[in-house]
Amino acid sequence: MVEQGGDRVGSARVEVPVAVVTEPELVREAYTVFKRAMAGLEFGPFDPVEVTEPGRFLAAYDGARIVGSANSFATHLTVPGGARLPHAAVSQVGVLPTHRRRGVVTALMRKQLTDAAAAGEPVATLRASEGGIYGRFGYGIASHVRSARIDRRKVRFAAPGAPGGSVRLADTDGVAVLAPIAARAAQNGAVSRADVWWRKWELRSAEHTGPSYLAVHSTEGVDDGYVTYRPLDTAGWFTSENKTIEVTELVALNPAAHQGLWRHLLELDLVDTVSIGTLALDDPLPLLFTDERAVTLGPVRDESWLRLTDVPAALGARTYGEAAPVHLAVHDALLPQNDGVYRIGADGAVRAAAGTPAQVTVSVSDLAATYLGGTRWWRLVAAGRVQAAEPDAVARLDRLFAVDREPYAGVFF
Ligand SMILES: CC(=O)SCCNC(=O)CCNC(=O)[C@H](O)C(C)(C)COP(=O)(O)OP(=O)(O)OC[C@H]1O[C@@H](n2cnc3c(N)ncnc32)[C@H](O)[C@@H]1OP(=O)(O)O
Repeated sequence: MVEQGGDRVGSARVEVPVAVVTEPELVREAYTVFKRAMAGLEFGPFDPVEVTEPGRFLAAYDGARIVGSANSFATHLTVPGGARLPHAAVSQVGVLPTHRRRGVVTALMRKQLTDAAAAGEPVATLRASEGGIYGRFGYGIASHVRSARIDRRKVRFAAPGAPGGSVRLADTDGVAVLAPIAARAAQNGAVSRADVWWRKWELRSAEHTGPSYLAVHSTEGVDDGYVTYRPLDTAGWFTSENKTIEVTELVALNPAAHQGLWRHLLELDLVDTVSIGTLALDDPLPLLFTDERAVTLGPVRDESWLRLTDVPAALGARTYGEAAPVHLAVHDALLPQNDGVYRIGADGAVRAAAGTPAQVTVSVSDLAATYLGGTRWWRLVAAGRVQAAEPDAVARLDRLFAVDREPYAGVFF
């Protein structure tokens, strides 16, 4: 069914019809719109129908023509305390260059977020192409990451040996080995992977012509981590002074797997540098070495943009630290059913009775930034983004929302 959006074009309002596309030809058309919108992003030659979950691809229309796209995948997000919430992994958002700034993406976001809330997905996350797009739709940055380069010449391990377990070369193993390991990743902020995500992984791997490697760590016969990696600039490899291995992904379910896989990488003969694009902010990698300067960390950048589509369900699903309760007023212009005052305490979060006064007031996007514990409340207050009637309530919120580990999804979709 095509719904009329009624979103804005400059100062005028226009109708932007939006519909779920299920027919293969329409899915392909919507995907082509996304590709055109992204201008320079590389896409494989695969059929988008193969990597799309039925019933989740949205298209915006101008007459009979698709001019905007927004897709998502049914997955789970791990939140503080360990609950795995049904989650929309949002992707492939794009509008044709001829149809920008007419409210097309606004209409798509409105329908996507409304549908997610109605379908029992209280959270959605995405990776943003630009920082200025998604705040207005209630998304906030919930996790950050950074890259790292390790100079092998400086590497001396601080611990005398690997803590146990073994690493095997598994270059020809595929999804059947990797997917069960990745599925057990349960850190704060972890996002599970849809079957179509793995299908895309297979198609992309098949497309890659250069060398690429896979090593799997196991402890007492149970696989508990893997790393995929490739050499860079192989044309001059034999004579290069800086032979570099790029880690495309490292999943470690425990410290033994983390140490074992990094030892495997850093004990590769020939290699001068090992680089990785995405690390959790508190990844213990630098502490593996007697000289922390063996690791050069890259700048911090945003990872998960989070939207709480159902604020009471999302707040009620995570756990909280010890502090006296706070009454928090939440404002959500796009999904006004989330508006209200919530009582947040060590025993959980519930909507307060109408008329309850709030000690702190927050937008739904700034609430999203704090939800996984990646952004402290005092910083939002200091930046003038959150209003506090009682300064002590802010300190209490920081204790309530505190987490042991920095949030980290570790997956791109
Ligand atoms: C998860 C992912 O897929 S990330 C990939 C996102 N896609 C891209 O980056 C592809 C290239 N860009 C595009 O396709 C489009 O420009 C989009 C999707 C970013 C925006 O689509 P549009 O239909 O033009 O947005 P729409 O007209 O609904 O704009 C809504 C508001 O956002 C603002 N806005 C739109 N794009 C941007 C932007 N890139 N940066 C800052 N503000 C923006 C508009 O000015 C408007 O503001 P207003 O309400 O104050 O007037």
